[in-house]
Amino acid sequence: MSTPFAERLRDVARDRYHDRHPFNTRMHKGELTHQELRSWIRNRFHYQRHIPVKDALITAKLGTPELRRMWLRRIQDHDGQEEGEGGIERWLRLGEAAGLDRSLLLDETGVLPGVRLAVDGYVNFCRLRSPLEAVAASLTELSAPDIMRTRIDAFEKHYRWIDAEGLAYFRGRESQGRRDSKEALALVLEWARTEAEQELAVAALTFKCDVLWALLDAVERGERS
Ligand SMILES: O=C(O)c1cc(C(=O)O)c2c(n1)C(=O)C(=O)c1cc(C(=O)O)[nH]c1-2
Repeated sequence: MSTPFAERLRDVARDRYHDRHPFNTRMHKGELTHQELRSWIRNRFHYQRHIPVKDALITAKLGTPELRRMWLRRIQDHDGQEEGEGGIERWLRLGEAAGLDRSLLLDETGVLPGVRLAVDGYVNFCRLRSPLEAVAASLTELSAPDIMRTRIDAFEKHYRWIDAEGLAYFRGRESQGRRDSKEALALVLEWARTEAEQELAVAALTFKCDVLWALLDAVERGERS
């Protein structure tokens, strides 16, 4: 649905998105070193593994079986229905394809401080804010399918030392991100009726763009391990 409010949300998700961050620009142009790409994969795993945690916090705020079923599916997308499935497992395989043992990704002690703070900020935002704000924060996913495509193309072209099977996570997220953002946008448009509510939704989405940006700032600044 296209309303001025929906357009505003789309504008924020596009204009403040982390595809414009210098680290992503360099990634897409094929300019990252092996070490930089490995650091990104390792640190981004910290974000990945907390997505189902924040989705559990959101699910607990939803008032009907329909809404909880919808949101529970997101947790299943990441955690899988059983061992060896799901997005987190696929990200671990991406790490292995890049030469990183899964035990390294699973060990949180090496996560950069700025990445830890950005992820904590997002999880706590979803813990403490209203369902409207928590769902609106997920709307960065309006832009996620495009960045997945760009990333797959860049990896296939510039980072061929990473086995193509490792890209399964990104391939899966193209359609999942499209579906998730469509559902979340419909909820936000339904819930944000007053001007004040619409401002809260825009602020939540802006905050989330900043989370993704700050995470890359930390990775760009550098290695700790
Ligand atoms: O790699 C990315 O650029 C990227 C961005 C985003 C996003 O825009 O929030 C997500 C993801 N990936 C992702 O993989 C993912 O599972 C995801 C869940 C969410 C969310 O806020 O609920 N965003 C994202």
